[in-house]
Amino acid sequence: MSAMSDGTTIFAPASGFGRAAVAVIRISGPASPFLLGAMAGRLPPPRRLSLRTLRDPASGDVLDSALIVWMPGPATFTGEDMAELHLHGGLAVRSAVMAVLAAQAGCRLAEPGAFSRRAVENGRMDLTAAEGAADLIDAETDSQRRQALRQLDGVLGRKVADWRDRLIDLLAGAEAALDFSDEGDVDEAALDAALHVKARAIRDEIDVTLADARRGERLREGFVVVLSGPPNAGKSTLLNALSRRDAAIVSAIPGTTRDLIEIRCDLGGLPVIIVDTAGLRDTADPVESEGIRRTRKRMEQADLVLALRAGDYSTDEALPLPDRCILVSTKADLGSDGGGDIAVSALTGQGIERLLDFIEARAEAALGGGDALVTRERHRDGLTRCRDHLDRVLSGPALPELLAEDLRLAVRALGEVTGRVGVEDMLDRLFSGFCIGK
Ligand SMILES: Nc1nc2c(c(=O)[nH]1)N(C=O)[C@@H](CNc1ccc(C(=O)N[C@@H](CCC(=O)O)C(=O)O)cc1)CN2
Ligand SMILES: Nc1nc2c(ncn2[C@@H]2O[C@H](COP(=O)(O)OP(=O)(O)OP(=O)(O)O)[C@@H](O)[C@H]2O)c(=O)[nH]1
Ligand SMILES: [K+]
Ligand SMILES: [Mg+2]
Repeated sequence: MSAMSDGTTIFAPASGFGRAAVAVIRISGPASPFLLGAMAGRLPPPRRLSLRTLRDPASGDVLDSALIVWMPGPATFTGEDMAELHLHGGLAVRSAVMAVLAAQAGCRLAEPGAFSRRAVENGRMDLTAAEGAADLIDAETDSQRRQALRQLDGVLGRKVADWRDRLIDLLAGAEAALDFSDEGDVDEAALDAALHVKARAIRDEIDVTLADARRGERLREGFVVVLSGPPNAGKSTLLNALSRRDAAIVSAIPGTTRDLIEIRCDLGGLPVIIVDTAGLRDTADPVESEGIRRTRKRMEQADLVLALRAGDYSTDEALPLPDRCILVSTKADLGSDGGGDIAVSALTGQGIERLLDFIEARAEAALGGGDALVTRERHRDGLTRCRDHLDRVLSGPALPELLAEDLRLAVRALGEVTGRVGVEDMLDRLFSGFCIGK
């Protein structure tokens, strides 16, 4: 595959682009030991952090006094020769070192996900483990961290590999039966029955895995709570109170908020995204109209809508069903009873803790409660296709050729999940969503 066989050596900052005490630059590929030697003199012992003066090999200029590591392949993260430079984390130090690396023959800046891609292509980890590592970097809450670690550890990958191995055995049996079917010495009925029992067991296990109410995907993405209501209902004020941040502009002027404002919160370890929106009303202002259009779209996709009302005023707001929506009466300090499910006052703090507890309970019901295996649409799609092919295998008598073909497609669908069969553009898309240096 392309990235593996092009023989280049890649480098990238592995610790972000900001100012920091230490910046790590990661290098992978055949030129790693030469680059390290050229910049730091003789190579240190493998995998031992060593303090060296780094120089520009062309000019001899000193670049930094840094800790470096030399990691000979194949027992490395990517499976290739690797090195790390632990620099002083200043912008100028990092740029100077990266400019020197970029000037070396066969050496270039890595694209996003390139290290993980090489690790997968060299068989160091499967695709689901690489996704787990990427999710671990993106994890903002404890529950997300745990889920990502399980996937990095191979919990999903091993399960899929096991189903795939078992299906390959069935496929081998079916193909052997095809080859010998004209010799009359195979008991076809008995073979079919045995195959059906095993295929059904795998199909049922996949069905159990898929029947998870999308908990894994939702935990990755976060539980989305949208604040909606007429202008001046107190949406922006409530967003600020719930998130304990001064995130949104509040004013007595109706129509203050136009853009969606999303704040990511950690409620009891669960990722919750609270969205402030434009107040819903008829308006001739095209900017406000666009804000209202975005509000309605976000309400449709929300896990929970808090429909805010100050006093009893009416609105033409179309509300989702109660399982996804509660009425919140705002400005309770003004003594107005909006008749909602819960009354709050951002001014006095009344009801805010209760509302947070309520949101957390809803998030827990949607995202918590067990370890989901499927964490991306990509997994769900592959498992669903596999299950559908098995359903066809089980749906009754079929020509042996068709049965074998469905088994083959079922095997392939699982292979795509773990990355054993790579569709190049799928991999391009997947890895481009990773970090630089990952
Ligand atoms: N400095 C540094 N810290 C880091 C990483 C890194 O690459 N560099 N990691 C980057 O993701 C994570 C750790 N993950 C890693 C996974 C495998 C190997 C590795 O070298 N594996 C070899 C040898 C294993 C061993 O020593 O037991 C192997 O699997 O053969 C390194 C890091 C987080 N911290
Ligand atoms: N007394 C009282 N006033 C509040 C409370 N919450 C909001 N307000 C006031 O109500 C007005 C409107 O508040 P906003 O938070 O801007 O309302 P909004 O729903 O975001 O309004 P738009 O963005 O224009 O749709 C402001 O003057 C707030 O100070 C509350 O709990 N008590
Ligand atoms: K307002
Ligand atoms: Mg507002």
